[in-house]
Parts: sequence; C-alpha cells; structure tokens
Amino acid sequence: MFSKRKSRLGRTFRLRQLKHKQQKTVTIIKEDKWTNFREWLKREGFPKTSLTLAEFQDIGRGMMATRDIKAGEVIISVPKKFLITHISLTNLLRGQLSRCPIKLSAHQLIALYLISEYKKGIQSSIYPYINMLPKDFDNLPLNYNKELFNLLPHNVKVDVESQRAKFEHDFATINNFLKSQDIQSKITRKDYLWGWLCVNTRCIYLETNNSDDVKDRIAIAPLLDFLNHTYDAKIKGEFNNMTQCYEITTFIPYKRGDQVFINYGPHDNFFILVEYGFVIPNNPYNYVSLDKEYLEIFLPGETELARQEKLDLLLHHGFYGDYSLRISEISFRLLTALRLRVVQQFDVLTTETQGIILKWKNTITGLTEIINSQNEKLMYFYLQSICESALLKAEQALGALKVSKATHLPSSHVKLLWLESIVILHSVIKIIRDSQ
Ligand SMILES: C[S@@+](CC[C@H](N)C(=O)[O-])C[C@H]1O[C@@H](n2cnc3c(N)ncnc32)[C@H](O)[C@@H]1O
Repeated sequence: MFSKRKSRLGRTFRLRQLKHKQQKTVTIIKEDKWTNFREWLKREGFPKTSLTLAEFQDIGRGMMATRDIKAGEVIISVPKKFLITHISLTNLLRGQLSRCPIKLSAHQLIALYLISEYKKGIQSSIYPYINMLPKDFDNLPLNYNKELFNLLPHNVKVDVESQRAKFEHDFATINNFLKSQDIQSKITRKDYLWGWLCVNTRCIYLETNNSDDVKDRIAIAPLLDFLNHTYDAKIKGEFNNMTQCYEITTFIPYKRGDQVFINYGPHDNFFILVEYGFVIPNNPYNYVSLDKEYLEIFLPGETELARQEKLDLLLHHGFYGDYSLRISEISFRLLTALRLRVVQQFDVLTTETQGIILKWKNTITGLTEIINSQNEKLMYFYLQSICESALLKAEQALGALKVSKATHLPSSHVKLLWLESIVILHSVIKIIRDSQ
C-alpha cells in the first residue's frame, strides 16, 4: 500500500524508490534450528510476537513483521527469566563457585557463560538459543587480516587496537578467575573471543536499581537480539516493572513483510563498524577525523618547543583532539585548534605571544570570532591543506582496496567508509574555496 499523498519529490525519484523497494528480496527463515528456538521459547513461557526471522538482501538476518504494526505498539517483551545478566548468572552459579577475590564484570561473566554453554552442545539448557548465535565474527575489524586492517582509516585502527586491549585484559582476567576456581580451562582465546563478541554485538543496556557499575548494567535478551539497527528507528526500550519484562515499543509503524528495526544509538559508521561489523549507507552521523593530519601539519619556522607549547595550551583548555568534519560543516574544535596552531613566532615568554593567546582565548569564550584577519586567512589555508591531504589518503586507500584480495563484504565496508569520507572532504573543501 502506498500513501495517496503526493510526494513533493519528482516522478523519476518516486519510480526509482519503488524499483529500489521492489528489488530488495526477503526470505523467511524456516531452518530447524529456528523452529526449535521458537518452540523452546514457547515452552519456557516467552510471550508471542508478531516478528519472524528472515534474510534481508544487503543486510542479512533480521526480524520481519508478520502483520501490520502500529506506532506505539510493544514489538517484543522479554520476560526477566530470559535475561542473561550479571545478577542472573551470579544467582545461577551460586554454590558452584568458590569465593574468589576476582570480581568479573558483566561483559566478562556473560561471555564466559555463553562460551561454556556453547561447549556443552545439546547438553546446554539454553542450547536452542546458543545454536542460533553467529558462528563467527569475520565482519568485525578485530578479526580482519593485516592487509585489510592496514587499509582502515587511522582513527578506526586506534579504536580497534583499544578494543583488542580490552579483550586481552578480559581474557587474562577470565584465566585468572578460572585458575582461582581450580578449573583447568579448555577455553582458548578464540573460544572466549566468540563469547566476548556475542556480548559486544548483542547486549542491551538495562537500567537497574542496584548499585552496579554502569558498564555492568547490560543484558543478553534472547530473540530481541535478532533485531537489526537503523538510525531512523524510533523506539523505547525499558524494563516494565508491572509485566516484569524488558519491552521494546516502536514509535513508527511497520507493514507486514517489512524489516523491523531498533536503534542501537546515534552512531557513525566508524563506531558501528568497530563495534558491530557493518556500515549504513548515508549514515547522517558520519564524520571525518583530522586529528592525525592536525598533528602532522608542517609549518615553516615552527620550532618543536613552539609546537609543544601550543599542544599544551590545547590540552589545558580542553581543545586537544577530536577534530572533525561533517558534510559542509567544520567543527569549532578544529577551527579553534588551527587558529592557535598557525600563529607564527610563537614564544610564550613574549608579551606579543601572550597578547595573541588572550585573543585566542576570547575566540573560545565567544568574546571575539577571530584572532585577526591574517591569522584567519592562514588558518583556512592550512585547513584546506589538511583536507586535501586527507582526501589524497582516502583516494589512495580506495585504489589499494580495488586491488586487494580481502573478502568481499568486509572490504566493501571499508570502501564505504572511505567513499563517504571523500564526500565530506569535498563538501568542506568547496566551502573553503567558495569563501575565498
Ligand atoms: C543484535 S545483532 C542483530 C541480529 C543479527 N543480524 C543476527 O542475525 O543475529 C547485531 C548484529 O546484526 C548485524 N546488523 C545489525 N544491524 C545491521 C544493519 N543495519 N545492516 C547490516 N547488519 C546489521 C551486525 O552483524 C551486528 O553485529
């Protein structure tokens, strides 16, 4: 059914949209493991839903509406007994584990539980659910091969490395924990990574009245965790004390056969790729980071001491790093940091420089907009130059991706990151050129 209201967009656009919609295929999943999972949920008292599992073109496995869904309807209710949390596992394992000085975080404990249940195979009491979980996480940059990893934007590499460090820390903690329990661990790094990534990609945030650390307020909610993300899904997710269920309400309607989405948060593609292993075309939260380019600016005559003093000032005033561009938008942080950076003959011991620093501080408080016209001109010159150097890097990365032998899907994700960065960089370069 299409709305009778005429769109203000042209006929060609509407036809293209229609064709686009028609071309997308959806295949309802009828595998035995899915039937077993549904039956297990029913036996255990899981409320009925109007969602079923399906394979969607370009997106993969997700949930499809089996009837029209109105705005304001609860699309899924997960009873408390199905929620896998730090508390539910502590209760479950009470009596089985000896007292141990190592306190596991929710992420560490749930990951350990999932892999332990996985290893039990059909003996596991939650086998029908475990059997539905992804078998691998090859789409996550953490698992990319070296060649593809090297082709990621710098800021993404930094985030992947910090994710890797977090995983290594959690794995070491788990090994110490198991040793303290006299458990001869047969859980390898690869095994634990599977459990850890299941939690990372599938958990929800669960508000509790307990004094848990915020990062421990997470839960795995079976069935709900088959809902995919889109930035324009409008939902509310919360624990309902009356029904004792975690409920998701949608504020937009769906037609029977549509994919039903939730919203994981206002995330850009860099974040989504690192944390979840996918990207969304035309994601409005996308940005380009120029942190590396900023630090690598070469200014003739700038001494190492002057450079360091400028960076110290930025740090002191909370303006160090996080320099971003969006479509036709330059962040205030970047403009501010550049204004300081391009100051020539910088020496904090002189009254001239102190005067300039004062004017620079005034641009932060909004007392003035610029330091002076010469500084402003130079600032835009270097802004254009770092944008052009970022553009060159993006084009080179795209060229390298073309000849790379990396698997199709992950490399197409990396390609999209670069293509979208190029669009943003062009839009900003245009603004700078037009203003000259
Ligand atoms: C909570 S799970 C959602 C269910 C998942 N698709 C499945 O089949 O188990 C999150 C994972 O789903 C995938 N995903 C979620 N939203 C997506 C989207 N818009 N496009 C592509 N993949 C998506 C990613 O692999 C992500 O790590």
